[in-house]
Amino acid sequence: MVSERKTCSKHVGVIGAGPSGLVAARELREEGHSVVVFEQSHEVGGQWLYNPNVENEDPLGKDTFLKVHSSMYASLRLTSPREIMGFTDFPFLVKKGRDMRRFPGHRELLLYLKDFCEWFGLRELIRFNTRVEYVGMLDYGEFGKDLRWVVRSKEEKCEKVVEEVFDAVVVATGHYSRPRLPSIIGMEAWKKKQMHSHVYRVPEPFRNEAVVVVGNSLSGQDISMELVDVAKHIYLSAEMDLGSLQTPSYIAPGISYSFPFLDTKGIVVVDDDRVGPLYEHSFPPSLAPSLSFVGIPRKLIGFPFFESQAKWIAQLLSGKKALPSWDDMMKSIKEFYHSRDADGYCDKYGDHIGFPHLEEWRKELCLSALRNADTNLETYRDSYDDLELLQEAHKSPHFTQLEPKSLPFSDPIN
Ligand SMILES: Cc1cc2nc3c(=O)[nH]c(=O)nc-3n(C[C@H](O)[C@H](O)[C@H](O)COP(=O)(O)OP(=O)(O)OC[C@H]3O[C@@H](n4cnc5c(N)ncnc54)[C@H](O)[C@@H]3O)c2cc1C
Repeated sequence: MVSERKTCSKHVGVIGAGPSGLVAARELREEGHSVVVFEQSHEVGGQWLYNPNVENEDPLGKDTFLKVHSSMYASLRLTSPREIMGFTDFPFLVKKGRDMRRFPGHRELLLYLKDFCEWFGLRELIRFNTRVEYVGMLDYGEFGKDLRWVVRSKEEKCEKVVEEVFDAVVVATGHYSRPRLPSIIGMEAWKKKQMHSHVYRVPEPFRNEAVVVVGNSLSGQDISMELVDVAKHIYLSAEMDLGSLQTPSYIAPGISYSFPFLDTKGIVVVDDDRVGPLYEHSFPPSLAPSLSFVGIPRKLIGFPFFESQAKWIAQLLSGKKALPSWDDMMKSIKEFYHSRDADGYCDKYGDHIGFPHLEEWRKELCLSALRNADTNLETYRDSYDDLELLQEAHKSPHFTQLEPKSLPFSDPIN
C-alpha cells in the first residue's frame, strides 16, 4: 500500500507582485494555502511597470525606502528573446495589435504579466498600494520549528499600520532597484550632475553635455547608445577616477540586494552583494521553509526558474516535500560558495519537485541571443540567425499546449 504524506494549508504572505510574486501566489494557492500578496505599487509587473516620475527620487538612490521601484528606461527592449521568457504553462505569445517583435519593448512584458494575472485570477489575492515595512519573527522555536511571522504593512494615503501574523513569508521584492554605487575617488566632492541608471529614463536632459557612463553592462551599453544622438561626448567606462575628469555628468548602473523591512536577527545578511545563507538560493536553513526568497540569482532564464522555486516552496509548506537536515543544507551552501557554479540551476530545482527540465531550445536561444549581443550590440534585437531554433521552439509543447482559440487574450503565434 502506498502511504500519502499528510499535507497542510498555511497562511502565507508574499511580498511583491512582480513576476516572482505572481507565480509564487499562483503556486501557493494551487497547493491549498491561503495567500495575501502585498504590493506597494498600484499595479502588478514589478520592474516591468515603467514609471517616468523619478523627479522626487534621490539621483543616487540613497533613500532607505526608494520612491520608485522600476529601473526601466523609456526605450528599453528585452535583452532576452520573448520565446524563452514565458512561464512553462503560459507562453509569451505574439499578439496582433501589440508589440510583435522578438525582443519587444518593456510594456509588452507588462501586458504579458497582466494577462497571466487575469488568466489565473490572481488579482483578488493582491493588496495594491500596500508597502510592507516590517517582517519579524514570532515564536522562534528550535531551528525554526513553530516559527511564525509578524508583518506590518502600510497602505498608501493612510497612516495606519496594519499588523498581521503569517505562518510563512515569501520575499519576492526583486533586486534591480537598489543602486550599488561604485567607489570612485572624488565622487563625494563631485558638484556636477551624477545619477544612477535606476533614475535614468530618457536622454534629453543630457543634450549637448559630455557624459560618462560607468559600467559596461547591457544597460550601460544601451544608455550610451541612445545618448550618442543627443550628448556632446560619451565615454563608456568600467573603472575611473573622477578627479581626472572634466565632464559635467555621469551615470553608474550597478544594482544591489536590499531588504529594509526584514528583521531576521542577523540570520540572513547581505554581504559582498550576496544574500545568505540561502539553501538553493531560497531558504535560510535556520528559518526554512517558513521564510523563503524567490528570484535571488542573476544570470539565468528567470521566469521558469521563479516558477520552479515557487512550486518547491508551496510543496515544502504543505508538507508534501521535505528539506534535508540543517547540516546538509549548510554543507550545500558552503559547496556553492566555493564553486560559484551557476550551471543547471533550473534543472536542479526541477529535480526537487519533479518539474520538467528546461527545454534545450530555450537554453540554446538564450545562448544565441547572448552571443549575438556580444558581436552585434546595435542590431542583435532585430537581426539574428537562429530561425531554425525558433521554429523548433514554436513546434514544442510549450507553444502548442494552449489552443489559440481557448486563449482569451491572444492571437495565434506569428
Ligand atoms: C533595465 C532592466 C532590464 C531587464 N531586462 C530583462 C530581460 O530582458 N529579461 C529578463 O528575464 N529579465 C530582465 N530584467 C530583470 C527583471 O528584474 C526580471 O525580469 C523580473 O522583473 C524580476 O522579477 P521579481 O518579481 O523578482 O522582481 P521585480 O520585478 O523587481 O518585482 C518586485 C515587486 O516587489 C514590490 N515590492 C518591493 N518592496 C516591497 C515592499 N516593501 N512592500 C510591498 N511590495 C514591495 C515591487 O513594487 C515590485 O512590484 C531586467 C531588469 C532591469 C532593471
